[in-house]
Amino acid sequence: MGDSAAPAGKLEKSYFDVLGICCPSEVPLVEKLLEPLAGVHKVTVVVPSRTVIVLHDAAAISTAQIVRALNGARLEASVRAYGGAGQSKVSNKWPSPYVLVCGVLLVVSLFEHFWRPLKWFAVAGAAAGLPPIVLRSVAALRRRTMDVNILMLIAVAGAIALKDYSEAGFIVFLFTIAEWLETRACGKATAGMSSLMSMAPQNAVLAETGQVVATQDVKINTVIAVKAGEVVPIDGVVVDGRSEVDESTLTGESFPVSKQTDSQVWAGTLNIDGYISVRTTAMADNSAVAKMARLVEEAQNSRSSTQRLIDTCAKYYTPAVIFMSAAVAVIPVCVKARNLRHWFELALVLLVSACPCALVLSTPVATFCALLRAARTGLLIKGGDVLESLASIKVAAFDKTGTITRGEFSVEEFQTVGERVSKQQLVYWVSSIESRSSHPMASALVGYAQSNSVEPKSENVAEFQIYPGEGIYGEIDGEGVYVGNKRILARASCQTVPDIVEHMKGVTIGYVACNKELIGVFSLSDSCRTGAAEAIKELRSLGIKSVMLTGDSTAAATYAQNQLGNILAEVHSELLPEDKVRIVDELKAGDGPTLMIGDGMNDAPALAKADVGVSMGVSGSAVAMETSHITLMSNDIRRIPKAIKLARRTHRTIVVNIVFSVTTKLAIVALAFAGHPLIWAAVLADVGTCLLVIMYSMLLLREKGSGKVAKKSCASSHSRKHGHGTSHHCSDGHHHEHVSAGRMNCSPNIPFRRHLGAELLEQRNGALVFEEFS
Ligand SMILES: Nc1ncnc2c1ncn2[C@@H]1O[C@H](COP(=O)(O)OP(=O)(O)OP(=O)(O)O)[C@@H](O)[C@H]1O
Ligand SMILES: [Mg+2]
Ligand SMILES: [Zn+2]
Repeated sequence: MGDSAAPAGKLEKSYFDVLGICCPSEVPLVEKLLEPLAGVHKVTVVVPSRTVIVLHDAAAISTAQIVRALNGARLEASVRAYGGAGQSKVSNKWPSPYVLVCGVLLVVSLFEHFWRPLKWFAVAGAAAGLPPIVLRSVAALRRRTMDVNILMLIAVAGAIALKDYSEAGFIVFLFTIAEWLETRACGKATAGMSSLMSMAPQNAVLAETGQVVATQDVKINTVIAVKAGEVVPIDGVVVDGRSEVDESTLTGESFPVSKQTDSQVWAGTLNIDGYISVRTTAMADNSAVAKMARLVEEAQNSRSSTQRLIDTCAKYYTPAVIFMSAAVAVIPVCVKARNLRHWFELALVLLVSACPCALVLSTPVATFCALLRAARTGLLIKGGDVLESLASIKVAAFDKTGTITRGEFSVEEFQTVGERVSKQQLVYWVSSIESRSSHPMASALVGYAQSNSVEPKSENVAEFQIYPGEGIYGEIDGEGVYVGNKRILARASCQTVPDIVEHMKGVTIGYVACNKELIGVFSLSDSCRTGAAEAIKELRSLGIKSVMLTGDSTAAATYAQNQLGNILAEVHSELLPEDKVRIVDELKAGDGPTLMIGDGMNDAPALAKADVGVSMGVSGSAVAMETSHITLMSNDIRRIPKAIKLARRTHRTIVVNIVFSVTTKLAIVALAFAGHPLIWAAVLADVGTCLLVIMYSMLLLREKGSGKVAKKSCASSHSRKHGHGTSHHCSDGHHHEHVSAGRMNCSPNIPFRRHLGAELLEQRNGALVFEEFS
């Protein structure tokens, strides 16, 4: 690697579509091609989407040079433009001319029984299909790596040496056609990926001038205009206008969310009606949606333990089998055995079987498809290992405020205690200090002040402090004021708790103390999220125990438990952040793998401690997305049981893949040892299992059970069975069922979305029932 030699320039991460990666055995080749280049720091190969991610020094090596290096080995590489992933892959409709000529010549050679010389057509066919294989073999040999191309080349040479010309032709044909089929099959996964990456449009309109500029060039704090029916190009805050936005691309929930001044909007979401101007808060490639797409691909970096095991096995398997094959070819010659041809054929079968591609692919393709599907339903899972732990979860620990409940408090009562301050003043103090806090209670108190025509002034607060699990402190008008729960009273060295508290409405009581004296009390209430009870029930049906961990009072916890119909197995209340960590630890030890769901502030340590930590909502994106293992883009906790089901299904898929790929290989080798060494069958088994493993894994992209394709691609779904079936045409001429609006997969197709916006407007009042995506 060139880190030390290269000048310290700006590191850049570039994405390349590399169609020529057909088999995991080519990964080392790509790595060996790129890693020695000066300026290249890190190379990641994502086999399922045929993507190579290179971290490089832009000053030392350009993307064009990287592409050239890859194409030197005929890997069909190209730079992926921002947002435009894999367009070329989808257009891979026909096999390459090499394959076609090879196939035609092979068919002609089938008539050799009628005219002997026709058998030479098979040789010609083999020769026609060989060039790409030869070129890649040469590239691999130069870098001293063994790859499938070399194995195939030896098999072909062997078959010709045995004068088995049609066999040679078939090997070439099977191998090349399977490669093409694999590319096509993977194309579907890649298309899904690219639809994720190209959700945000490439252009943005500057609000001031009306000028159209590339999204990539828009700086932070630029005001851009988003008209009705357009997709928001970059994350930002609304500065003017109001409208309803469909956020389903991010959250998987297709109902309109209303936006007005100060609302957050996300790139890739659809502005249904109304004009808004948005002040950008991120660069285009740092928008939540771009991060999401990158995370799905980079999830491949964190390989699961199964994957690591398989990769280790494969590392020994290939050389071992090649060695065995050489022995089978050489020893009989040395001992002058009879029937050398038989041994030689056996050696070739072994050689072809040395490629472990189906086994190596069995995990990553399934994982990739599952992660992609999860992302489409608004669940960002950080890696294959997370998916694996998710499948084995036994306990789910829920945070209360903001997770089980909405975290949208309403202030029930607000009273002064004693004569020290007027109510007006108290409200002003509390709301000003709270306006510095991001706790869900804070916004309720700020809102309460505003509705009582008191304007909170956060700039008048000094020495602001947060006491996790207790409350906050701030100095205002020269007085130190504490706001929080009972614990904060101890901190404020204030002993008296009046009995009015007993009679207050609402379940969470807050205290305000100043000068060792209680000066006010207030009470708040919050309601459970719709679907919370349902989610917990569903978890129970999956054999998972649910518990609640809250920093709030026992009364509030009990109240929530009652609202849920006493469905939680355990309720722990009045916890400090470290208590949450301790209980998660106990759950892990007592009940098994533990999942923790929280809104990521006082829950962060517990989220990190749990086997799987789930953070809520896209709004906390930066921090929450990075600390947790899973981010729930919507606030719908019903996605959690769904995610667990998906993880379990993925686990089953992987097991089937592994069993299938191993048994086929074994069967072919056993058959060969039993006296039927069939080279073509070995090739078929190799490439065929690869293909089947890919296709079986792709089923994860579909809806379970119904057999209906969850993702409606451009060419699919002409059926009229969904809802109203308001169908129309996409600009690429394909037919769409409209009701699939939850996921619009005609990827770069903004006109389609525009259309949706218009129709949504017409059918606003519930006439159009969106199909739930998952
Ligand atoms: N900004 C604040 N203003 C008023 N009270 C606060 C504030 N922050 C915390 N508190 C008090 O401290 C308690 C514990 O807070 P913490 O953030 O640990 O838990 P929580 O968010 O209320 O509950 P959960 O753990 O279920 O999310 C709260 O219930 C509240 O009474
Ligand atoms: Mg919380
Ligand atoms: Zn293979």
